[in-house]
Amino acid sequence: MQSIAHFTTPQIPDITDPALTARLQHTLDQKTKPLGSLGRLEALALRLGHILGSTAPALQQPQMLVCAGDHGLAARGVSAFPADVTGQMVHNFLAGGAAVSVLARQHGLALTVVDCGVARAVEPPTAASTAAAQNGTASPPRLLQRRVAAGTQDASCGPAMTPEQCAQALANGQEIVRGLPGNVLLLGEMGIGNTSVASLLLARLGGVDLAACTGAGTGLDTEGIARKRAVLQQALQANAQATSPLQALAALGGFEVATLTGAVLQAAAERRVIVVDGFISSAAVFVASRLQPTVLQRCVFAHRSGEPGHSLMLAQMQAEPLLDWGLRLGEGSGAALAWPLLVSACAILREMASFEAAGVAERLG
Ligand SMILES: O=C(O)c1ccc[n+]([C@@H]2O[C@H](COP(=O)([O-])O)[C@@H](O)[C@H]2O)c1
Ligand SMILES: Cc1cc2nc[nH]c2cc1C
Repeated sequence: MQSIAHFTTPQIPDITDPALTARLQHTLDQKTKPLGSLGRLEALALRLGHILGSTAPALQQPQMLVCAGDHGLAARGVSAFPADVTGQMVHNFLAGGAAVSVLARQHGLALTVVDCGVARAVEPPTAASTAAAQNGTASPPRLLQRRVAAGTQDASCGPAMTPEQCAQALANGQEIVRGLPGNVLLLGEMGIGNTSVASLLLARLGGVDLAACTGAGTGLDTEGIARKRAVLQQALQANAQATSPLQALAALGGFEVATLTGAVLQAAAERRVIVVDGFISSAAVFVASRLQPTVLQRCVFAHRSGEPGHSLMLAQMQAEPLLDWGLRLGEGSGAALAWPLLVSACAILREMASFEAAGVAERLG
């Protein structure tokens, strides 16, 4: 079992269950429709039934977890936006004005925003701004402070985190999920510079050429992308010894990504459905899957990001995302957008009538 400092990877059981798969397939095939006619919605229903261990799965109290952190690398000009935007967007999440705030509110997803290490500590919102963000819905966004430090070190000069900091962030993610209700975790993140982190983790752990892993992020032009590639090449060289998943996470990662990796491991251990957003959330799952491949049995990949490295990362995990809409925002916005598809897949299993119950004649022959 891999470990770093005081963190040891938990065991994630294999949930392969051919008898359950057969029962789920039979249940779907008995519904009043030609075989397979609900297409990929049926594959999604199978997966959700499998994760939740039921032919009548119910998604309960879905939790959107948005982890935020700042990156030393951002000072090297790897993003189109200034690093201050990380903290400013966290305030926007809490005030109810960000895309993920709107979509979480629309779909009744509880929103927890975590300051994992934003440069300037995020102040808890006032009662008045909380009420405004609530906008008539049951629960306002919630801030958790699980700061490891005020941002990571510049990975182009050496490790972004110490092993102890990485272990702390992983443990924070586990502890956060232990405290959340429900059986679904949706992943989101915020961190200026964190497409660089995802690209570096893909290059190092996936053995993919760095140039192919690196894209425009928040909107770099061609010259900016060339600069970003050169900086990321330095980061790989400065951390050449960091080859195992946890060493790579510590050397090349970020506090929000490491916290999400811990959250994914915990959610998988509890057999929650994990709804993965874009390139950076996928990077957290990618690291977790290199520690415990069985994590992937619990994941639903919401969408294919417009960031080119994401397709390469999905291929490494043999993941086929639900949507391909050219989203490249992060925050959990794609996971929230895909959420109604999961709700529909479970409703089909639970509520659709069988041929027998509805008195509909079955297929000839
Ligand atoms: O999730 C994605 O696919 C994605 C793709 C591009 C950008 N982002 C978001 O943009 C930020 C990182 O972009 P950058 O250019 O600063 O590395 C970070 O806050 C992410 O949430 C997210
Ligand atoms: C404005 C803005 C919003 C974001 N949301 C997630 N990442 C982001 C990056 C920027 C720059």
